[in-house]
Amino acid sequence: MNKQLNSYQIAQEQIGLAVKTLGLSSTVLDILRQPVRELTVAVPVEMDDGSVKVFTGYRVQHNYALGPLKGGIRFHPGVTLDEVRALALWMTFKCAVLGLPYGGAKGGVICNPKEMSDREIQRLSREYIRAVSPILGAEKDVPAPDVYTNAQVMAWMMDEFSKYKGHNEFGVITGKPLIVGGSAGRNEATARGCSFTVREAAKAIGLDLKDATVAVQGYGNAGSIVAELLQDLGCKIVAVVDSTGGAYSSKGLNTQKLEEYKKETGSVAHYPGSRHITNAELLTMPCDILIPAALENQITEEIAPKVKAKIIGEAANGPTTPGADRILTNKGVLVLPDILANAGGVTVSYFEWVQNNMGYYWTEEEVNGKLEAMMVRAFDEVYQMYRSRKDIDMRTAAYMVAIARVSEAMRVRGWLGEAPKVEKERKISLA
Ligand SMILES: NC(=O)C1=CN([C@@H]2O[C@H](COP(=O)(O)OP(=O)(O)OC[C@H]3O[C@@H](n4cnc5c(N)ncnc54)[C@H](O)[C@@H]3O)[C@@H](O)[C@H]2O)C=CC1
Ligand SMILES: O=C(O)CCC(=O)C(=O)O
Repeated sequence: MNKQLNSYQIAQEQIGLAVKTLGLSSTVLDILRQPVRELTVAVPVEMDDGSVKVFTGYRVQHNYALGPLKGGIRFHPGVTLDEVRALALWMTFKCAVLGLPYGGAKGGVICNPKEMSDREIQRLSREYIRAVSPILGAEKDVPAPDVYTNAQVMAWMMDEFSKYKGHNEFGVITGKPLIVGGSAGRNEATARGCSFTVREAAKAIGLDLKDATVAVQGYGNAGSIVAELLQDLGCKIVAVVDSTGGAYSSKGLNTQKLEEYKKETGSVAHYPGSRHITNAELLTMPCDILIPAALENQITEEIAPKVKAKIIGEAANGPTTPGADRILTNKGVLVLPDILANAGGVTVSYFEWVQNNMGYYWTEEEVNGKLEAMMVRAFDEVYQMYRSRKDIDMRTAAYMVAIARVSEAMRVRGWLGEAPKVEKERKISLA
C-alpha cells in the first residue's frame, strides 16, 4: 500500500463531494466526516514459546442512523487507526447503497497472521473480541470477516462472546461456519455481488462478456471467487496476482486449477504455463475488466493513465485514489465503486443476521436469488443517478444515493436541527 495516501482523508473527500453535489447542509458533512466512537485496545496474547506479546486492535463505529453497526475485522501488519476509520466510514455508505438497516463500523488488529500458528491466531481472536465486547452485540455492532480473517476466526470470536454473555449469541457476528449459524452463500457473497455488478455494467456499456479479458489483483476470498464467477459468465481470466507475485497467460488461466495450485504452494506465482508478472504490470495490462481485490490505494495517479480496462469492478475497499478516479473518468473507464461493487458480502451478512434472529435458515438458491435482486436494484439506482447528471462519476453517484438515505434518517431522528430536507426532485428511493 502507498503510505503517503491516507485512506481516511480520501474517504472524507469522497463524502464531501457527494454532500456538496446533493446540496445538503454542512451539519450533514460535520456529522458524517468522523466516526461516533473509536475504541483502541491493547491485547496480551500468550505465544507458543510461552512469551506474551501485546497486540494493538481497534473497533471504530462510524454512524448508526440507519441501524446497528456492521463491518468486518482485519488482521494485517499494515492496519492503522486511520485505515480502520476509513473502512468504517465506507461501511456506512455501503450498507446505505444497498438499503440495508445498518450503520457502518470496522475493526482491525496490527498483526501478521502468516507468521502465527493457528493456536496463536485463536488466542488473539478471543482476546481481541473480549476487549471490544462492551460495544458489540447483535443489536449494537456486528462484526464479520475481512482481510486475513475467515469463518474459523468468526467462530472463535462468536464462541468467546457467547461465553462472556452466558448464552449463545450467534447474531453477534456474521461470516460464521454453517454449523454455528452461518449463512449459505456468505463465503462467495462478496465475489458474487461483484460479478453481478460487472455483468450489469457490461450490459449497460455494450461489452460482450464472452471472451472478455479479465485481470484480478488479490487472490483471496474476494479475488479468487470473482475470477471463477466471471469465468462462468464466459470471461477469460488472463492475469492474477497475490502478495507474492503473479501469473499471466494470453490463452486464459483455468481458475479451478489455479485455486488447487494456490492451495498447494500458497501462491499464484509461477503457475505452470504462465508468465510471471508484477502488480504494476497487472494493473496496466490490456484487458476489458480489471478487478482490484487486495488493499487500498493501488490504482494511483501514476497508474491510472496507463490503465487499459473498460470496466473496473472494485472488489477491494478503497483501491482507487481520488486523483486516479478523475483520470479514469476522463478516459471513459467505468469504475464500479467499492461501496456498490463489493457490497454482496455485507448483504449476505445481513441475511445471516436475519436468519440468526429468526432461527430459520434459507437455501443457497434462496440466498443467491435475494442477493442478485438487491445488487441489480442497487446497480440500477446508482447507474440512473450517474446518467442523470453530466458532472459525476459512479462513485459520487453511489455516495449520493447512500448519503440521501443516511441524512434523511438523521433528519427524522432529529440530529440535524432545522436542516433542509433532501432535494425531492432527485427522486432518490429512500426505501
Ligand atoms: N471478505 C469479505 O467479505 C469482504 C472483503 N472486502 C475487501 O476485499 C479485499 C480483499 O479481501 P479478502 O478477499 O476478504 O481478503 P483475503 O485475506 O481473503 O485475501 C487478500 C488477498 O490479497 C492479496 N494481497 C495482499 N496484499 C497484496 C498486494 N500488495 N498486492 C497484491 N495482492 C495482495 C493476498 O495475497 C490475498 O490473496 C479487501 O479490500 C477487503 O476489505 C470487501 C467486502 C467484503
Ligand atoms: O459482512 C460484513 O458485515 C462486512 C464485510 C466488510 O467488512 C466489508 O464489506 O468491507
